[in-house]
Amino acid sequence: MSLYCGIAFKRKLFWCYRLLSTYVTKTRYLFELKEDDDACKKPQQTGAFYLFHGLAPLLQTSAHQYLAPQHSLFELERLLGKFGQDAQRIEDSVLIGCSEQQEAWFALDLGLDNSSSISASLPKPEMETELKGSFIELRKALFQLSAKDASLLSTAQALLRWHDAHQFCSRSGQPTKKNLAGSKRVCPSNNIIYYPQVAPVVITLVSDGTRCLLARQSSFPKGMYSALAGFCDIGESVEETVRREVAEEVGLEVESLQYCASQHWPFPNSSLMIAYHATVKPGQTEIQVNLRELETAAWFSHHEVATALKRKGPYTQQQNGTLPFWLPPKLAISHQLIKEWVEKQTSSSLPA
Ligand SMILES: NC(=O)C1=CN([C@@H]2O[C@H](COP(=O)(O)OP(=O)(O)OC[C@H]3O[C@@H](n4cnc5c(N)ncnc54)[C@H](OP(=O)(O)O)[C@@H]3O)[C@@H](O)[C@H]2O)C=CC1
Ligand SMILES: [Mg+2]
Repeated sequence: MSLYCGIAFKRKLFWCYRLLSTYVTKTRYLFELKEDDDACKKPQQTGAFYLFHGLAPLLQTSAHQYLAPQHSLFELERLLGKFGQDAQRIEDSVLIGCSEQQEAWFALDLGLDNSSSISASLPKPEMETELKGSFIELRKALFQLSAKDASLLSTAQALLRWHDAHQFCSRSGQPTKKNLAGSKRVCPSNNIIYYPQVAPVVITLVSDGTRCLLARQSSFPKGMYSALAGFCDIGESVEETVRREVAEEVGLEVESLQYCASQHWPFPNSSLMIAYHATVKPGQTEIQVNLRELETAAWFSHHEVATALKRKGPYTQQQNGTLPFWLPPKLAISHQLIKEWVEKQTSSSLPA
């Protein structure tokens, strides 16, 4: 190795180590805060807070994007004071992450009644005026947030919802108590520990080699198609869920499953979306739509899907009165799955 290469290699190693070390340090720090209430007290004094009202995050508008403002403890105490609330309410907040510099981030819902809190829901319009923002339903705002804010607010909403729904022990009926970070709840009468739950969901893009299968539920926005999705049943492996869901929803058998990626999805509660590519058995392409689950499903050519991926909303009606078919936005894992399929098809059609 030349002297130059040697130095360049060492530099690369140094940066790799630094990257890894920052990540590991941050991970260990968060672990400590989740495990130890005393360790979590100080970051709550110096950290930043994201505010919610009835599970809707506080957002501010900037150009075509939403921004999620952060508030300091001082600002939060002042706000609570103004509405005649005790600062103790801040203990209802949950830890949702931290910066590279270990500034902890918390989320607090000011619109939920909490059994452990001495306070009730605060008035939404007055809070919005005071905070110079609006509490907007996450489903409506998600795709107009940066990737970082979308991920943080999704985590926050899922955790706040879980705490709101698990205030009582399902065995003793007694109120459960949240640890300071909000990573668990304990029933003081029997020490049962409850951890936040995640529902595994598979999402599958089925292909017949040249086309892919996309479907619509009646609840989807007009014109939008996506890959097939479904919750895992108890006792199933992820691969079994893929096969069952495709069979249930469109009456096809799939094989050659290929993992693509995963994503936390806060709706309807807290799901872990696990994305797969799959191909239909040769000769099996006739769709039988299960109308209890789907509005419609159809095969789409590579050209149709590639064109739809490039389409940007808002979508206007075509001459025949219908909307052009469009696909979920970039932040959704279904978009990633469909984009990957289009890219694979494109590269496999190129001359070697
Ligand atoms: N991020 C992304 O790109 C995408 C995400 N998704 C998400 O995937 C999820 C699943 O897709 P979907 O096709 O609706 O699923 P399914 O095909 O499994 O159908 C939903 C049905 O499953 C029932 N169900 C079973 N277990 C659960 C559970 N743990 N939580 C909630 N409902 C359950 C519901 O019954 P009932 O409602 O009657 O109680 C509902 O009728 C949805 O939440 C959707 O938001 C879907 C497509 C793309
Ligand atoms: Mg489904």
